[in-house]
Amino acid sequence: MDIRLEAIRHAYGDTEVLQDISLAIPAGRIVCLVGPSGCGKSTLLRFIGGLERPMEGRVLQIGAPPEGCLNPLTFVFQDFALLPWRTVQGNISLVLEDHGIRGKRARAIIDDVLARTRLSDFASALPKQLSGGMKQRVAIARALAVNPAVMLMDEPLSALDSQTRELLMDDLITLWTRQPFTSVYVTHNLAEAVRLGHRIVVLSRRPGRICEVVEIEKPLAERLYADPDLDEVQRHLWEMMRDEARAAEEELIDV
Ligand SMILES: Nc1ncnc2c1ncn2[C@@H]1O[C@H](COP(=O)(O)OP(=O)(O)OP(=O)(O)O)[C@@H](O)[C@H]1O
Repeated sequence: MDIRLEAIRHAYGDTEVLQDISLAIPAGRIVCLVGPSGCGKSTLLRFIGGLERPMEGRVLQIGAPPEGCLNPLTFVFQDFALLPWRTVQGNISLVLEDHGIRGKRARAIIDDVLARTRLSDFASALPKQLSGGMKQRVAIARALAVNPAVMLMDEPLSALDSQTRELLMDDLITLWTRQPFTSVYVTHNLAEAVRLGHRIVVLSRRPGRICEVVEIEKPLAERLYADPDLDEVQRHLWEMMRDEARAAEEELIDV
């Protein structure tokens, strides 16, 4: 299933948040949204996920979700959102129970997503026994369990230290390379965007408008840490964002 955004505009009261956002999110691709603080990235993600509606414009779902999809639009949040009293497998089975899936069928799905996220040995652990990186892997496994058409990821790595972030980026690349998924991925971190994004959408400061859409052709599996080609793209993105980020920061200080 592809997603298409058409001429989205939104304001909260007198505050214009997004203007004229038109964008294609093709199936099997990771589309990163980057832009200064407060430019409307999370708001746009909520529109795509159907949690809110824009004042103008529309979000179109084109084509059918993948076979066995239980929830076409599934969020992965920065704070993992795991139930502390449930084990790893218990957290994953919860989303299946919501769809009446139990027993053998649930077991097969849980085993599959635990294997894909390298968590099979931790099925019976409680969240408090896990590091931040592993908690986020559980949250990703839980999202994969519903076989979503699109994973909506809101700064999924930003609560983690830099080494853990690198490890999780490697994990996401392996996961995608074995079985491509579709994602809209919000991040402040340009290094993350160039490692993971097939398409990087740069938004201006609020009201967020699209400044540029950068495509990166290099396959994810070939994007290595400190890759000079990616550094070049990252430099270009930063040059585009620097003035917007500075102006946004000064605007926040003025408030
Ligand atoms: N429900 C709401 N009611 C009123 N204002 C809101 C609401 N949600 C967001 N905003 C405002 O809309 C603007 C965009 O917020 P949003 O969280 O989408 O930006 P962002 O780009 O994700 O920011 P950040 O990078 O800091 O997380 C901000 O000024 C925010 O205060």
